[in-house]
Amino acid sequence: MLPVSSPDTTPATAPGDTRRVPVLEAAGIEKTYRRGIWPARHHQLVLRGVELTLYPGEVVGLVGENGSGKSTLMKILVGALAPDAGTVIHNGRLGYCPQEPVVYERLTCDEHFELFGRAYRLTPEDQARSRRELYAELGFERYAGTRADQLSGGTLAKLNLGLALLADPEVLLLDEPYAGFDWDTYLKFWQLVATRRDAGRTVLIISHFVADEERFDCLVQLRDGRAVPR
Ligand SMILES: Nc1ncnc2c1ncn2[C@@H]1O[C@H](COP(=O)(O)OP(=O)(O)OP(=O)(O)O)[C@@H](O)[C@H]1O
Repeated sequence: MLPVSSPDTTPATAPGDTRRVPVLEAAGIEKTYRRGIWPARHHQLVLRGVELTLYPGEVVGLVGENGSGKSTLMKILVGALAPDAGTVIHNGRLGYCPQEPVVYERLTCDEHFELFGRAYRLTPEDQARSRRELYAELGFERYAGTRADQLSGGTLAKLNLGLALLADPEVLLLDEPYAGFDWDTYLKFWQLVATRRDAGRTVLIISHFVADEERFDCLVQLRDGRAVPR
């Protein structure tokens, strides 16, 4: 998955204006999947008018039953999937960690960071510094020279997350990022999220763990195709 970035689309806040400016606004998002061919064509309405606004410095949990449309919504937010209706406006760079790691089997971790660093237009120095920090934060430096097809599931998940974080995006969208993490890495993950939040970054996380709920500033639930606060 190539990184998603865009120029700022929201006007800057005027000096002295203390109103919170959203970093991402989704309005009226609708999505129906269409499968099969006539006469066995099947339509599945998944999203029926989702409204979602994210502000700087908040960590938001996106929850809902299996199949409620969380991954679909996240793909639409990052521009990986086109909605049938609705708009997404974001102010700053997005980092996306998909549920299934999308990596190049024959490239090492270092080579992935170099490739993504170029796609993000980072200088080689910034890319190397950010990579070093991510190896340390997530604890996988010893796999720097290992090819992706030889990594364990958990280390692959670290690489997947690291690539989303490489350019220090204003908005980080994570689709069940810690499913394969051991306990120590799980705690490191939440430390990393806290550091980003303190720096004013926004993090949207799809989560299934009730135990995580207290870690979020707010929870948004997808129910019957709409986003409702919880
Ligand atoms: N590419 C696709 N084509 C057809 N149907 C799809 C496609 N992707 C998802 N769906 C269907 O849309 C519904 C929502 O899927 P989605 O993966 O967005 O849900 P989710 O809330 O993320 O689920 P989970 O909690 O199980 O990960 C499901 O019924 C799924 O089968």
